[in-house]
Amino acid sequence: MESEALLSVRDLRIAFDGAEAVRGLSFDVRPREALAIVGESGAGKSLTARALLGMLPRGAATSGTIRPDLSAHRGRRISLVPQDALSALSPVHPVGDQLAAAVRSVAGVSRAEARARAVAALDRVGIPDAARKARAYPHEYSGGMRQRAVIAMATINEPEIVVADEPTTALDEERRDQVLRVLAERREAVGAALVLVTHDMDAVRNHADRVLVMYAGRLTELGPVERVLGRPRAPYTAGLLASLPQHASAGRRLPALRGTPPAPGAVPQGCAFARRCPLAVDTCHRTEPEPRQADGRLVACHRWEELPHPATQLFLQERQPA
Ligand SMILES: Nc1ncnc2c1ncn2[C@@H]1O[C@H](COP(=O)(O)OP(=O)(O)OP(=O)(O)O)[C@@H](O)[C@H]1O
Repeated sequence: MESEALLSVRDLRIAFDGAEAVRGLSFDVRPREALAIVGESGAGKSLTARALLGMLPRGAATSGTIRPDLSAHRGRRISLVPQDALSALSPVHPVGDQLAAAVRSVAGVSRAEARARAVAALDRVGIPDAARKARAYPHEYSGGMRQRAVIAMATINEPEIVVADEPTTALDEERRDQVLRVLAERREAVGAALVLVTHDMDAVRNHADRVLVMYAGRLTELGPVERVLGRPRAPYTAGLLASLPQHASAGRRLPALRGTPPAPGAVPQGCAFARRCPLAVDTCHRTEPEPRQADGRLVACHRWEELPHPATQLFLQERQPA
C-alpha cells in the first residue's frame, strides 16, 4: 500500500488553542484516484484538505506527517478548487490573463503561447466562445462558468493532485453534476488524483473511487465507494446514509442520527460516536477504536460485526418515541 501512495498522511493532528479538530488521521492518496472525504459539519474535512496544500488557517497547530510536502508547489504539483470561485480568482484581472499567468509561473513560454493555452483550457472546460470570454472579468461569468474557469486554472499546469473543497456547494443542483463532470474529465485528462470534500453522497457515488468517512476529527471508515456505501460497516457511516432523503417515505419519518458531534476539545472518552450510536456498549464508552482492516476497508468500530444490513431501520427506531 505504501508504495502505491502519491501522498501519505500519518497521524495528522490539527488543533486550535489546544482543542484538537483533527485527531490522529492517517490515509494515503493514490495516483489518479478520486478520494472523497465525507462527514458532518465540523468533522475536520476542510482542515484535512487544506493541510495537504499547506493552507491551514492562522492559529492552527499541527503535528504528524504529510509526505511528500507539496505545499511549496501549490498551483503546480497540487492545486485547489475552493467552494467559492470568487476567492480563487482576482476580481481585477481578466480570467484569461490569470490563467496565462499561472502557465507562465511554471513553463518558460511566451506571452502569446501562455495566452493560447489559457484560451484552450477555457474551451476544454466548456466555456463558450473561450477567446472572447478569456478577456472578461470573473464577475462577468455566471457561477457555474466561474467554477469551470477555476477548474481550468487548477488543472492547467497538470498537477498530481487536485483538492476540491465542496466545489459545488454554491451552485444550483442542475449545475452541480455538470461541474463535477468537468472536474472529473479534466483531472483524468491530466492524470491527477482528486481529493473531494463533499456533503453530497451522489457526488461520492458518481465521482469517487474511495471514500474517507470522518467523525470528530478521526477516520471512521475508509475504502472503495461501492463497498463502503453499499454495505457500511461503521454505524456512523450507516447513520449518515440512512439520513439521506431517499429513505423518507409516505407516513414514515426520515431516519436520523440523534444529537450532534462533539466539539473539538470536548470529545468524550472512548469512541467519539458512542453517545449517538444505537450499538454502543460499555467498551465503546471506554476505549477509542483504532482503524483496522475489515471486509475490504478500514473501519474504526468495536462493534462493526454487529451492524445489521441494511441498518436504516436501526436509525429509524432510534427516532421513534418509546
Ligand atoms: N480558523 C479556525 N479557528 C478555530 N477553530 C477552527 C478553525 N477552523 C476550523 N476550526 C475548528 O475545526 C472544526 C473542523 O473544521 P473543518 O472546517 O475542517 O470542518 P468540516 O468537516 O470541513 O465542516 P463543514 O462541512 O462545515 O465545512 C470546526 O468545527 C472548528 O471547531
